[in-house]
Amino acid sequence: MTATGYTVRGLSFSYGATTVLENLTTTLQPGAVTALVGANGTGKSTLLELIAGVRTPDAGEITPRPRRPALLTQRSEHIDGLPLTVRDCVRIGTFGQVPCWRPMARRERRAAEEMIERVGMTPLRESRMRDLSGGQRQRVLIAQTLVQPADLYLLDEPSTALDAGTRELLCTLLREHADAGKTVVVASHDRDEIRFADTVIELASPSMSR
Ligand SMILES: Nc1ncnc2c1ncn2[C@@H]1O[C@H](COP(=O)(O)OP(=O)(O)OP(=O)(O)O)[C@@H](O)[C@H]1O
Repeated sequence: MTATGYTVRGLSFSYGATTVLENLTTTLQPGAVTALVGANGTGKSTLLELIAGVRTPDAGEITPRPRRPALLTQRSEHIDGLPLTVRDCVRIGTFGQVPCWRPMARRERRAAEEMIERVGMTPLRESRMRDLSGGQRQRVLIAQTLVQPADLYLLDEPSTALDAGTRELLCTLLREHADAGKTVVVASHDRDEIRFADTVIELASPSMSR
């Protein structure tokens, strides 16, 4: 675990001719929930992907380099093409700890079942992901993300499709992870979630910030 969190230094990224991030410097504190805010297209998802190592910056760096961060992306339609149940999907979140050829240990199975219970999906644990409602599906993906034994959690608009009660539960779960010393970063448009965060980082489009 990093006691000092992560430093983003001089980060720049473009998709071809479209510059999205330009010389961004900020810190991500451990033990805190950081909200990434900004209008549509200001680069919140891109920044999360850069931090996660899914994309490579054109310039700048994130230190220390995150090891196995847990990332909840906005786009997850690919899951619907797989014959996965709710239980399978959440269990996948525990796979990073063990080689894929080793059977799951009781501890990992229990962690998955507990997280399924926390998000209220136990009655539907044998259901196929493709058969769930949008909010139920999002609960499972949140569970899959938060069950991961990471020290950095990156969530892209996690409250999408959630009802009010589940949004509150999400805040509780994020707080628990932060209180356990984890670094939690959430891209959000949700006012309650932003109010709940300890730190807010606002992104503006490079052309606006010049
Ligand atoms: N794969 C891609 N190829 C080209 N351009 C992209 C790609 N992904 C995103 N962009 C562009 O990069 C910019 C930032 O996109 P990004 O999804 O990071 O913004 P965002 O702040 O997360 O937006 P939103 O609030 O709508 O989710 C946008 O102008 C978008 O059109």
